[in-house]
Amino acid sequence: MTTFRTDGRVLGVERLTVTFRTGRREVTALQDVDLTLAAGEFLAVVGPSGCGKSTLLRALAGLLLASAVVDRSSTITVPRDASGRPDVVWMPQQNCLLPWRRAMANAALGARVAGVPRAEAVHRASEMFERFGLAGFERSWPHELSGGMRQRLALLRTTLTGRSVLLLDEPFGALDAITRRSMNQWLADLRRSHDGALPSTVVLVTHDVDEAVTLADRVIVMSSRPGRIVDEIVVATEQSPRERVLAALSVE
Ligand SMILES: Nc1ncnc2c1ncn2[C@@H]1O[C@H](COP(=O)(O)OP(=O)(O)OP(=O)(O)O)[C@@H](O)[C@H]1O
Repeated sequence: MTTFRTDGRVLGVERLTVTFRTGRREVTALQDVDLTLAAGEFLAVVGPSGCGKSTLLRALAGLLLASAVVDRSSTITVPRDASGRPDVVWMPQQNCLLPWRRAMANAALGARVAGVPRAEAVHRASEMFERFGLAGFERSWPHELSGGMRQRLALLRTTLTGRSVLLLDEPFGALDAITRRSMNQWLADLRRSHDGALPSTVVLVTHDVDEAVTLADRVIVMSSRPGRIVDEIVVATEQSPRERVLAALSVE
């Protein structure tokens, strides 16, 4: 069941249980997951490979695959915009830039899919190129950009959809460690600026504990399959958030 709430708790799931059925095989990906996000919160989800992080993100985006069976007692709550569409945008692991479109056209596509006319979409994108470290590369093709720049471009395109909740699935997973750290710092600064360049509510799926504690207000740690939440760390109030996340992961 998907419901709509307006009480400041923007999205979440209750008793979410998801099973995949392929032929005779059944895999329970998530079991009884309860999670609620407040407006403006940055949440990171960490856990071992295959614990259901991407499935949880897809459920929040309303994008579960046809082979995913959601248990009847599960509730998924998503915010909706004035026209009733989920006010959520999801950025998949692969950046999905269009190789035949220049950087500017790729970025503007985010606003175009939200119904913004072409000229206005390009205007909005060009205003953001500098904030996203892409100034001077407006006419470059995606293959001419570095890996970090491609991810920033994909993120710019995603944010230009204007949705209020951003779901990020391992956005920096394919980058080398040094680029990843600088991307983390850049994203943390972007968020701290509170100027609307980034949606205020974010869910980040990551394997990287440092990334999680650098960026997030709260980190949830999931167990291996079937995925359940085994710990929850509020970064600002925890003395050693990194160590606490690592400890929760090592129990698994
Ligand atoms: N389309 C599918 N059909 C069958 N099983 C699936 C499907 N998608 C996911 N699963 C199974 O569900 C479980 C959770 O998968 P999911 O991709 O959500 O995990 P994850 O934590 O995001 O993994 P990773 O960190 O490796 O990306 C896995 O065991 C996976 O094999």
